[in-house]
This record gives sequence, structure tokens and C-alpha cells, in this order.
Amino acid sequence: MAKNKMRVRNLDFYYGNFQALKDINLTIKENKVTALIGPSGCGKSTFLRILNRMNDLIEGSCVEGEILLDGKDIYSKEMDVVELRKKVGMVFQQPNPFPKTIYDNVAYGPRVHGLKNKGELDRLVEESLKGAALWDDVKDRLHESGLSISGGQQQRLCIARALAVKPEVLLMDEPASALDPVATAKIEELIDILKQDYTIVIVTHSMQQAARVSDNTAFFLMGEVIEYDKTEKIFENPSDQRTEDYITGRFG
Ligand SMILES: Nc1ncnc2c1ncn2[C@@H]1O[C@H](COP(=O)(O)OP(=O)(O)OP(=O)(O)O)[C@@H](O)[C@H]1O
Repeated sequence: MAKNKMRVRNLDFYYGNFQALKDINLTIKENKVTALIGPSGCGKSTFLRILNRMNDLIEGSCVEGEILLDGKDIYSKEMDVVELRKKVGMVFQQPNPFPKTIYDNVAYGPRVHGLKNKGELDRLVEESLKGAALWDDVKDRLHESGLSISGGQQQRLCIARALAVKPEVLLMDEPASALDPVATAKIEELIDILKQDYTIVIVTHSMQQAARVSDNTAFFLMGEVIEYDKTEKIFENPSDQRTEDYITGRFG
């Protein structure tokens, strides 16, 4: 039985007066891939961002309920948000390397957290690029711009940048939707490898992708989780008619 890595209880979320998430309860299992699916605007990205408090800066937003990481409430006063984001990293839809060298992109996080030793940084950059299956592509051009490589490579660079601070959970918001099929397949293969060491939560618009990469799937609809179960169950024998309608393409 996989351990619970994150646990969400009775979560409500508001943008001002608009309630974007309603009474969400779900558990994210360690070293598994959890996919969030559902039609546009149903709250998937909002939910993902709550998991590392990326929504904190949105004026007028309000979180109610409990979100636990290893049993600790991430919204409690004692929680250090910088430490939280180190543990719970994020990769976005559009590859967004910094306009810096490949090396400096990966070294950025560790440097912010105080690592100065060149030998250690070199090792960490190599290890992170290997972890993101990018080392062989870029090992001879570490001092070229992170923007000089292909879109798929840029996305793997962003994954390497996230891995460099040694996170425990990786949040991915449609990480392959801006990529071609070959680059997408590489990201999917990588996700399969990364889950040995990390807990992954991925938002995807592609049901095929959710079916291919995830262990568990949550179906969101209008701010609610309609069904959350093992991925095979969701796709082969969903319990709720609305899930079935969505996965068979009857709406959304
Ligand atoms: N900053 C914001 N302020 C106000 N409302 C917002 C904000 N961000 C999102 N919303 C609203 O919250 C709801 C959920 O949005 P969210 O982006 O989480 O959905 P989603 O399922 O990720 O959609 P998509 O698949 O299109 O990215 C939508 O109705 C959206 O318009």
C-alpha cells in the first residue's frame, strides 16, 4: 500500500465571491502519478496551485479546509512557504526557462537556497539534468542559453530546474500541451521514471495521456471532484454517469 503524501480535506476555495472549488476530499499517494482531468474551467489548475500555495498572492482569494503534506497543514502559521515550495515543485504548461545559460537555469534554485560550492553545484546540475533525461542532449553546451534548445528540451530543462532543489512532490500543469508528439512521448516516459523518486500530480487535457501516465485519476466538474479512483477504474468502469459522459466524449 502506497503511503499518503498529501491529504486534502473539506477544501473550499474562493476567488472573491466566486467559489472555484467545493468540498474537495482526496489523498495523493507517494510515488504515484495522480492525474486531474475535467473540462476547461472546472478548477484543475486552481487545485494544483493550492498544493504549493501558488494562489496565496491572488488578491481576494480564500482557502478553507485542510491540506496536509506528510501530515502537516501547509496553510498553518508555522509553515514556511519557501520550504514548502522547495518540497513541492512546479512545472508549467509553457516551457519557461530563464534567459540564462542551461547551467544557470538548473543552478538557480540551489544558489537561492545558499549553495555556493562550485564542485557541488556542478554535481547537482549534472544529476538534475540526468534526472530530467536531458544531460546527453546538452552536456557540451551547458553555457549556451536555455532558450537556444527545442521546446521539448526546454520543458525538460524546467523539470531539471525543479529537480535541482530536491523536491518530494512535483506539480505539473499540462506539461506537454505545448509540445509535439515526439517531445510529449519523452515527457511521458520521463514521468514514468520520475515517479520512482517523486510524487507527481499532473493536470492534463488529454485523457489518453492521463490513462497512459497516471495511477490514480480525479475527475473535476464545476469545482467538484465527481470521482477519484484508480485510473483503470475511471477509464474502464466509472461509477458516476458524469465521469462516463466525459471520458466517452459526450461533453467537455
Ligand atoms: N485569478 C482568478 N481570478 C478569478 N477567477 C479565476 C482566476 N483563475 C481562475 N479563475 C476561475 O476559476 C475557475 C477554475 O479555473 P481553473 O483555471 O482552475 O480551471 P481549469 O480546470 O484548470 O481550466 P483549464 O483546463 O481551462 O486550464 C474558472 O471559472 C476560472 O474562470
